[in-house]
Amino acid sequence: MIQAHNIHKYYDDLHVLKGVDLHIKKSEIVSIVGASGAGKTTLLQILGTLDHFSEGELKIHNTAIATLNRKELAKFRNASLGFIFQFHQLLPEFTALENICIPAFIKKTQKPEAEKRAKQLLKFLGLSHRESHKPNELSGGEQQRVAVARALINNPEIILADEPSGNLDTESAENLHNLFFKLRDEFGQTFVIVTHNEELAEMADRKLVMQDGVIVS
Ligand SMILES: Nc1ncnc2c1ncn2[C@@H]1O[C@H](COP(=O)(O)OP(=O)(O)OP(=O)(O)O)[C@@H](O)[C@H]1O
Repeated sequence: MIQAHNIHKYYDDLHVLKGVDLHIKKSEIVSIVGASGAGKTTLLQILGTLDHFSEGELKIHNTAIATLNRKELAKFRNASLGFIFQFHQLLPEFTALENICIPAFIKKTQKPEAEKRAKQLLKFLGLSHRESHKPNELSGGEQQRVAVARALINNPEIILADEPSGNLDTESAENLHNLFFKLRDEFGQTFVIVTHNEELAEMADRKLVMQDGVIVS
C-alpha cells in the first residue's frame, strides 16, 4: 500500500529525514512515535504528498509519487488519502454536514450523493443529531469525529493522522481510538498515526519509533 525507500528531506541545511524505509500493508494500523523534532510530522506530510522529499522513492498504491505533476498529485491525494489533524481544521461557517461534504465536492461528486454518504458517516459515528450544527456548537470529541467523517467521505484507502487525539480529554480520545479500529474492521482502511499517546501507539498493529530522522525500531 505504502512503500518508502531511503527517503531524505532537507529544509535548507537542516537534514530532517535521513533515509527512511517503510512498508505499510493494506488495512494495517501503524503508529509513529518519537521525541519532538524526530521528523514524524515531516514524514507524515511526505507520505500524504503534502510535502516533497529531497531524495528517495515513494510509492502509494504502486504509483510513484515523484512522477505525478501538481494537478495529478492533487487529484490522487483527494481520492486516495484522508487526513486527520490535531486541530480538526473544520470551516467555522459551515455545518457538520457541509464540512464533511467538502472533499466530495472537490472531487465533483453530485450534492445528493455526497450528502447521502455524509449522512451515512454521521450515523456510523453517532452524530446524526448534529448534522446541522456548526463546529463551535459541537464538543471537541464531536468536532474530531466530524473531521474523521470528512477524511472518509471519498472512501480513501489510507488515512493519515497527526496527533488526532492530542486535543481531546481521555474519554473522547479513547472513543476516537476505538473508532479507528472499528473503521478498519468495517471498511479495511489503512491508518498511519503520529502520536504522543502511548495507549494509542501500543494499540496499533505496529509501532514505529523515530529518532533523529530515521526509524530505529
Ligand atoms: N517547514 C519547515 N522548515 C524548516 N524546518 C522545519 C520545517 N518543518 C519542520 N522543520 C524542522 O524539522 C525537524 C522535524 O520536525 P517535525 O515536525 O517533523 O518533528 P516531529 O517529530 O513531528 O516533532 P513534534 O513531536 O514536536 O511534532 C524540526 O527540527 C523542525 O524544526
